[in-house]
This record gives sequence, C-alpha cells and structure tokens, in this order.
Amino acid sequence: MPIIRVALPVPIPQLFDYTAEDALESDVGRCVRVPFGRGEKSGLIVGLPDAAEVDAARLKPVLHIQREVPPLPDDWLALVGFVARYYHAPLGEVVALALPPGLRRADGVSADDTDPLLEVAPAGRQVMADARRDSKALALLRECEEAGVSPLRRSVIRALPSGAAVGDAFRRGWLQLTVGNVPRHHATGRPELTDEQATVIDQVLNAAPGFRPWLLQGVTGSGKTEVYLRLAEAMLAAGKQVLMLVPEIALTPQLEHRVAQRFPAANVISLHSALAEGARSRGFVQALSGHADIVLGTRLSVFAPLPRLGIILVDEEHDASYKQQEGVRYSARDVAVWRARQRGLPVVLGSATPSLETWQHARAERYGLLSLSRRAVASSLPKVRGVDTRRLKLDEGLSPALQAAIGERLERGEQSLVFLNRRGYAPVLSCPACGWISRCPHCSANLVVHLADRRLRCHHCGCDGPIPHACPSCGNQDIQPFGRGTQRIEARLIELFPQARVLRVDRDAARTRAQWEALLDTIAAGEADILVGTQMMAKGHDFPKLTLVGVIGADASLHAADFRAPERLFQQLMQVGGRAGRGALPGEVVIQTEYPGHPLFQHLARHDFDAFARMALDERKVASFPPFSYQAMLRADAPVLKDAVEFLQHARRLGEASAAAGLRLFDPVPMRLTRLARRERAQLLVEADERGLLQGFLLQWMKLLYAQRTSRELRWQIDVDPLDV
Ligand SMILES: Nc1ncnc2c1ncn2[C@@H]1O[C@H](COP(=O)(O)OP(=O)(O)OP(=O)(O)O)[C@@H](O)[C@H]1O
Ligand SMILES: [Zn+2]
Repeated sequence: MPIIRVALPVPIPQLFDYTAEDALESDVGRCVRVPFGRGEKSGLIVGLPDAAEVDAARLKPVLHIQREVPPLPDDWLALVGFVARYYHAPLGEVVALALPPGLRRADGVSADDTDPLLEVAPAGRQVMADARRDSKALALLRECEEAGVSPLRRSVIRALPSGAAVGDAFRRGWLQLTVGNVPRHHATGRPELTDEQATVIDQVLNAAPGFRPWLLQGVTGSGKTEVYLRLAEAMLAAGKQVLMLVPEIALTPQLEHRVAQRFPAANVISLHSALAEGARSRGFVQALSGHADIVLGTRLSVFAPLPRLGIILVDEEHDASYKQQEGVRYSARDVAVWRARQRGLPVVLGSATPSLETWQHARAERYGLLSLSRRAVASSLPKVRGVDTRRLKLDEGLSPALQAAIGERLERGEQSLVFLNRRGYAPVLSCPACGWISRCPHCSANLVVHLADRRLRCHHCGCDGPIPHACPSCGNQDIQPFGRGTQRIEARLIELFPQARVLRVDRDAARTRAQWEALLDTIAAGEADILVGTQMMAKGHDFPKLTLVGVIGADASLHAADFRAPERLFQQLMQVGGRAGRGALPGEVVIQTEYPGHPLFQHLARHDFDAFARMALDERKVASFPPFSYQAMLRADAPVLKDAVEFLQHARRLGEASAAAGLRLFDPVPMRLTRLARRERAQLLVEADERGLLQGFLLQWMKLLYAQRTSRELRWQIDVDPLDV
C-alpha cells in the first residue's frame, strides 16, 4: 500500500507517514486530512516514501486527499522548504502559514473567477445610438465606453460613477460576458513618464534575463508606484504574472484600486489576512492555476504560487511589518529575494528610505541601484525646519511656531498633519498625592488613558477597564493623565482652531477597513483641515493639499536602546515628512526637538538619506552589528522569569560546545518588555561573522533544543535575523 509523507502543523520538526490506497506521485503537493491523536489534522503531502520511518503496520490511513485543486508545484514546496530551513521552523507550520486555512482543511474550494470580464453588447450599442431613453444603466454604458478599454472586469465597472447599475445593464442584455482570450495588459490612464522613471524602467527591462535584485531608491513622491505599474504592464504583455508586496493591509485599498483601474482587463487578486476565508482560498487557487495576473498583498502573499511569475515588486521594502513577529518569523522581503533567485527573475525593492541591509547591498553592487532623485509632480522636496523646544513654552506639546504654521495653512485652505506616534489620550494616569500610576496587571507596561471611550487600556495585551474616578490606592479624586497621545492633541487643536475640521487618524479611529477607507476618502476630498495621526499616516499616502507636517514627541526615540532605533526614526520622519507638498503646492516639515543639532535631524533637513545611512553603517561597523554580523535570538517565556532565564542558560551551555570561532553566544537577559500578558520573557542573542556560520550552528543547536524536555509552562522560539534586539 502506498505511503504518503505529510507535513502537519505541529510545533516539532517532524513529518508524519500515513497509508493511502490510491496515492500517486502526482499527489505530492496536495492537501490532506489525516487522523492525528484523538482528532484529525490537515496538512500537505510532501513525498511518497518507499518505506515508512515507523513500523508500516502501525500507519493509519489518510482520511481525504484534496484533488479538486491542482497540487502545489515543486518550486512552491522548495520555497516553504527553504523558509523552514532558514528560519528553523517546522515545515508543517510553514505550510500552515503559507496556505489559506480553507484550502489546508482540504474543504471544497471554488476556483471560479468571481470577477468576470464584461463588454458592451450589441443591444447596448443600439440603445446608446438611440439615446432617447435615459437611465442609470445607459449612463453606465457610456462610462464603460469612455474608459477606452474593453472588456472590463465587473469590479472595475462597479467602481465607475454609475457602477451600481451593472446588474441592471447586464440583465437587460446591454452588457455581456466576454468570451475568448483577451489581452490582459491593456492599460488606461497612464501618465507621461518622467525622464528618471523612463530610465529606471529601461534599466530593469533591458537587463540580461535571470535573477537580478534591484533597489529602487526614490525620494518621497518620486512616483515609484508608476514604475511598478509600468514594469507590471511589461510583464502582463509578455504573458507573465506579477507579485506585488505592500507592507500593510491599510495600504492595500488605494493601491488595489489603482492597479485595477490601470489594468481593467487583468485579473488582480489581493491576498491578506483580513480577507474572508473563501476569498483568500479562491485568490490563492487562481494564482496557483495561473488565472491571476497580478497578486497584490501583504507579507503572506509572498507564498502565492505563481506558475507564470515574471517579476516581484516589494514596496516600502524597509517596513518592519514584512517581518512576521510571531510563529514562523520570516521576512517576506528576504523570502521574496530568495524566490526571485530560485525562479531566475528580477525583484525590485522600492523605498525612499531603504533598510540599511538593502542599501548596503546596493552600495556593494550586489543589488542594482535604480534612483529617482526628484519628485514626479512637485517641483521640490518639502522644506524641513527644526523648532528648538528647550526654552519654549509648549501648549499641550504644540510650539507657537507649529501653531502659526497650522494657522497659515488654514487660511490658505491647505491641510496640515500633526504626527505623534502614540495613540490614546495620555500614556498613563497618575495620582499626584501618592504616586500611584496605572500599571497593566499583566504586563510590564502602563495602561493608556483613552478618554474618547473612557477606558484605561493596555496596548500590549489589550486588557482594559473603566477610568477610575479616584485613585485606587489613596482615594484622591484629583488623578491626572500624564503625557500626551493623539486624542489629547486632537482635543487641544479643536480648542485652538475652532473653525477647523480636525480629524484623528490612528488605529482607534480606524478599527475596521471600512472606517479606514472612509477616513482616507474624507482627507482626499479635502473635508479635513488638520489631521492628527500616528505612523498609519506616515506611509505611502498621497494627498495633494497636505502641505504641512508637524512632528512632535520624536525625541523619545533618539535615546532608545535598540541599535535599529535611529534607522527607524529617520525612516519614519523622512516618510511622514514626505507626505507634505506632493502636489502643486510647496510643502514644509516642522520638527519639534530638544536636540536640533543632532546629526540625524541635520541629514533629515537636507533630505540626505545616503549621508544618514553612511553614518549609521559606520556606527554599526564599529559595534559589529548587522549587516556586519548575523544574528538570531532565542526567546523563552514562562509564568516566572527564573524559568525562562534558566532554560536559556541551559540552551547556552548546550550551544557552547559546538560554537566555532566567529560565533558568539551572549548572556540571557530579560526582554525590555519583560512581562507580557502574564508571561515573563527573556532572550539570548547569538551572533556570527558569517551567515553560513550562524546557520550551521543553528542547525545543530535546534536539534538539541527540540530534544530537550521542558516544563509545559515554558515556551521558546528562535528568531533568525531579528528586528528587535
Ligand atoms: N509620470 C508621472 N506623471 C504625473 N504624475 C505622476 C507621475 N508619476 C507619479 N506621479 C504622481 O506623483 C505622485 C507621487 O507618486 P507616488 O505616490 O508613486 O510616489 P512614491 O515614490 O511612492 O512616494 P512615497 O515613497 O512617498 O510613497 C502621485 O500623485 C502620482 O500619481
Ligand atoms: Zn497588558
């Protein structure tokens, strides 16, 4: 009886064998349901071994092999295999992460194209010619004609001004389904390229075929998106698929819309974790079957199977959200580069503020450099001005200079953004009489005051409760919120500028995708004058009337302990500042700081990312931090800190025996946020001079660690190339 080897989502690096009467070699790469313990699990067939690893008589039969969808191809299995090896994660867990849950459960999955191509039917043309009748459906036909391309996806038609009438027009036979092959690359609404854009596009398209990583370093507003779209167009025209990664779901709606508008006949699939299960499975199967033309998504879409893949585009490649921070801690950007190498394709990593790792690759000419030094529309980058707050009296954190600048914008009917990367009203509630402060009972963190809904909330574990009326410790009724968050700034701005429409944009104001889209629409329509926002507002947005960005509270990050903190701060400030003056109106950035002479701010004022990168890399070289060394972090957590630390000390001793020269195992230390959701956390850093050295060590070490018996209460994980150290 044939034996199948299955990767199952279990926290140990082991594969499991089952029997399957009718299994064939062609079932490798198919999803299965199998009995496991007292229940059942879903997994993936990764091989048909000749013999089982255990006594064949004890193997259980498989329950179901999912044969309605094509098996995942070899290159996909190699991809998840690489991720499992490189990040030292069980293959079954990588598979579980990479596959949509519905597909993995081996449920029936519909691969239907739910977004058909439609075109104006002869009957529709007839009514347009008569044009005596007037109706919404008729208006829609005209809009379809004006789009200049036919056929169009139903979703694209629905987004037209009279789009709601699409069903009506179809029922009347005025629109019809398009049959036969349609060129997918037809583009609408293309602007004339700038010279720089044209040059970089030529560089990519005229490069020798094969693997080629590129850094597209383009200043904010330089039109990197247009470069992606043109590259995508060239790929579609060549019959290839495009994978486009964006850092956050929050950025997908506008981009999705833009891509769909640009290529109205293409099958554009978006993949992210917020999709309904059915939609995610369907999108994945469309990618797998080759029906999808463009897959657009967040980090997990790097696992979309794409048989006709032509190019991978990674927008905002520096963004930390490409790195998964739990479970399998992969970096989608790095996996994208590996994938491009595997498939022999170009990969374009774009950013105005590249990660120092990528920047260094480009400088060492391992990556090609594509640069856009000028903005596409605006004539210049915004003017950056530091406001020295050392001797200033601030009004709820707002300097007179910033208030005046906002006032000017209001008079001119332009928009301002006050950036503060801290949501809530105040970061803590405190009692001036006895010194009580609002601590989270489960974390080593403070509870944040949310005045808008009168709650104290932990931003780490999510626990919350009402704001007390008096100090829980001494009964004092005069307890005070201490420090500032976006809600407090919002409240003060409303008082200072009663005539202005103040809009707060943070995770509390945009809890759902619909709320987020509504906020963006409000801003784009010019129905807000002053925005108060967190990093949600810093990324990728393009609002032509936004001409002023004020930054408050940035100093806190200047002294953070993490060696990546300056890089992150610089990126964040350059990105948020880059939202100003992107259209015809000139922009200005006002940065309030007590350290106006700090080199970071100096480089920022000159928009000199390269100077900043050189400085930061010099510092890292001296300290031998990445990219001049390679790191992995072993983390452990338990209800008591001692247990976590002792496990790490034990792990360290296990590792020391096999640690070669050039590999360093540090002392276990408590994590900065030691207690999180009632668990105490510690970490152990491993550092090596060479990547190969680190990987070789981890391979041996992980085997030893997986073989350890630990108490049920203890959990541990390995994080390769950790971002937070
Ligand atoms: N060739 C062009 N002609 C006219 N407008 C253009 C052209 N290229 C880009 N634009 C416009 O310039 C603006 C900035 O482009 P885009 O948002 O792509 O910048 P970006 O490089 O992604 O910037 P950021 O890094 O700040 O997100 C957009 O409004 C875009 O429509
Ligand atoms: Zn908490």
